[in-house]
Amino acid sequence: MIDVNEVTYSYDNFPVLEKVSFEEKEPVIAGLWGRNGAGKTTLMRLLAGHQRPHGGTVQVMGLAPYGNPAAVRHVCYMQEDHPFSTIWTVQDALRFGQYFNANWDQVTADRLVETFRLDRKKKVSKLSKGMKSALQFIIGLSSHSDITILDEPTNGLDAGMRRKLYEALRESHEESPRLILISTHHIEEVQTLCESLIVMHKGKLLHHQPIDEFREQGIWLAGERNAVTSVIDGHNVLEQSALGSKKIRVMLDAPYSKQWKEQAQAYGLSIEKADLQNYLLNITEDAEVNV
Ligand SMILES: Nc1ncnc2c1ncn2[C@@H]1O[C@H](COP(=O)(O)OP(=O)(O)OP(=O)(O)O)[C@@H](O)[C@H]1O
Repeated sequence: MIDVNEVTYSYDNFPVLEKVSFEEKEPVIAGLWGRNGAGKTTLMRLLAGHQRPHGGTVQVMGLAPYGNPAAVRHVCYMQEDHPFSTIWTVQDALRFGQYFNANWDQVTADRLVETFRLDRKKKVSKLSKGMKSALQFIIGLSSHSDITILDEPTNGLDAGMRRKLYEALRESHEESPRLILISTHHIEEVQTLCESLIVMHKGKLLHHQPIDEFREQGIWLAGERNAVTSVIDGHNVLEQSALGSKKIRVMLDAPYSKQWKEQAQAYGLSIEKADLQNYLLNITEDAEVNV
């Protein structure tokens, strides 16, 4: 459905994407995670045909999107802070969504306008940040595009609204599977929805894997300093902190596996699964950790 092959992109000769390659062949919900400036927006803009890659190729449904209406009609890209016309009302924005998306689902749009309690007559420029995110999400989800790209869809939404958004996303995807790419900094919240996770770091693709594989990765070990030190010898320590004067706690880049649980037990250590957000922050942390 999308194919990114050896893609490079620079702004003013400064490389922001370097030989990025990955494919999504199935209509899954995929998460796109990376720290600020990792290159996520640039990648999404290339997929949406807003920019042309400087090297390599981007394909959506087998077609290069840049300057290609036949390719772009398969894509709905709801960028963060979409530049709606200042004179548009919510209803005008929904009409814009309907006009530009051949598979538009008005029933979903109407239902979600109720769910998020949007006032159709209100000017988009007068919406709160969260309400504007909700409107963008409604357009993205109702587009029923083969490829829907949602950039930080929960921006400004409170926890209750975020939960409604995730429910709507799950239901809509179950009813009609399509590729939905979600760029997010809140990976803990969306991870149960996603089947695949793309991790960008400094313009490079760090990982692209089924999210189940990430869920198992990253463990916390805690206990006597000497015992911890012997167990972690030769392994990648991602984070550590002292627990009083004799004990330490370390995060390892290792799986929460039977083997590690047995190892921890044998050395009298506690073992816990690290949360995904923390794990991702640590594997994209440049500072060395010394025990
Ligand atoms: N129009 C532009 N001109 C020059 N540099 C740019 C431009 N847009 C982005 N950049 C730079 O490209 C790099 C990647 O930016 P990009 O917006 O793709 O990252 P991102 O992962 O989406 O970041 P964030 O999570 O902060 O939105 C950054 O160093 C950014 O400063």
